[in-house]
Amino acid sequence: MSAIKLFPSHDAIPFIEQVRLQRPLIHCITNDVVQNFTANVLLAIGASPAMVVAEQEVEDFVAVASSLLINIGTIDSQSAKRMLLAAAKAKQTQTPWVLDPVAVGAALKYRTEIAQQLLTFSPSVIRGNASEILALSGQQSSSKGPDGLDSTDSALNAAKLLAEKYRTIVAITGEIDYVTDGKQIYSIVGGDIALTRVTGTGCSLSAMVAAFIATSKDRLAATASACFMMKKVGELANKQSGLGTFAMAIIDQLSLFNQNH
Ligand SMILES: Nc1ncnc2c1ncn2[C@@H]1O[C@H](COP(=O)(O)OP(=O)(O)OP(=O)(O)O)[C@@H](O)[C@H]1O
Ligand SMILES: Cc1ncsc1CCO
Ligand SMILES: [Mg+2]
Repeated sequence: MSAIKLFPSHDAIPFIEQVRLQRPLIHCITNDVVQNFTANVLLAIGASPAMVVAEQEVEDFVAVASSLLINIGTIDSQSAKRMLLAAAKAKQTQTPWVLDPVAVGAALKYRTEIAQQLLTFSPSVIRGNASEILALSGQQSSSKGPDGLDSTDSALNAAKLLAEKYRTIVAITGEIDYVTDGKQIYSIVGGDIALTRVTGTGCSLSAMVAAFIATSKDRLAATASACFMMKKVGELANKQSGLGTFAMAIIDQLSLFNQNH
């Protein structure tokens, strides 16, 4: 068992700065619930979002984008087709890409099958909650929908196996986040339970990971940095005025983020 290393928060700063400096173009094929929030999160960290989804356009756009996000949250047969086309193209053009396997598991067999097909196109990073990572690696999970019900500790072994099998990086989020390449494991602690009470924090974190890996070759630390940033803004964002304000405050805090954090 590899040792778990607490990700040093100051290590995140150069990654955060690189995104602001390079303004990477992030091709997002994401779910219908979180389109606007995800675009605003990417703009707030200094990246440039583009929700390009036409079957006729996705391959061309993968070739010019800095990185790609595929999130299967509201998948149907048409969107599955564009996801598979985009992932195949990303593999061919070596465009870094992130898979967010929303709600995979025994209850939802269609998306679980498509997610398995997407895995064959070598995602650079897989980011999911513990239930999704357990299910993706073929293990039993407790969840029947997008909200995770398992602890990230219980999914750590599954994450390592997935990372090794697909030569990728796996980020599992929850009370403690873990990021692993199958050998090294970073943990990221903190955050706030309120992050689970507004929709799209995990989905937009996956988009942030796409932005961070677009601007650095050190994908393990880049992914951990994105996880750190989301947990930190969850701590800083105002929770006193209710959850609607909290969602907006996440975007405020991302845009105001500075190295004193
Ligand atoms: N119990 C918790 N305490 C603190 N932070 C948490 C907790 N659970 C999740 N988080 C944080 O919330 C963010 C989203 O993670 P989560 O695992 O809820 O994603 P998700 O289930 O994919 O979300 P969604 O599908 O709604 O976008 C991450 O930054 C994670 O660290
Ligand atoms: C609520 C919901 N349903 C499908 S995707 C999604 C967004 C959070 O994952
Ligand atoms: Mg999710």
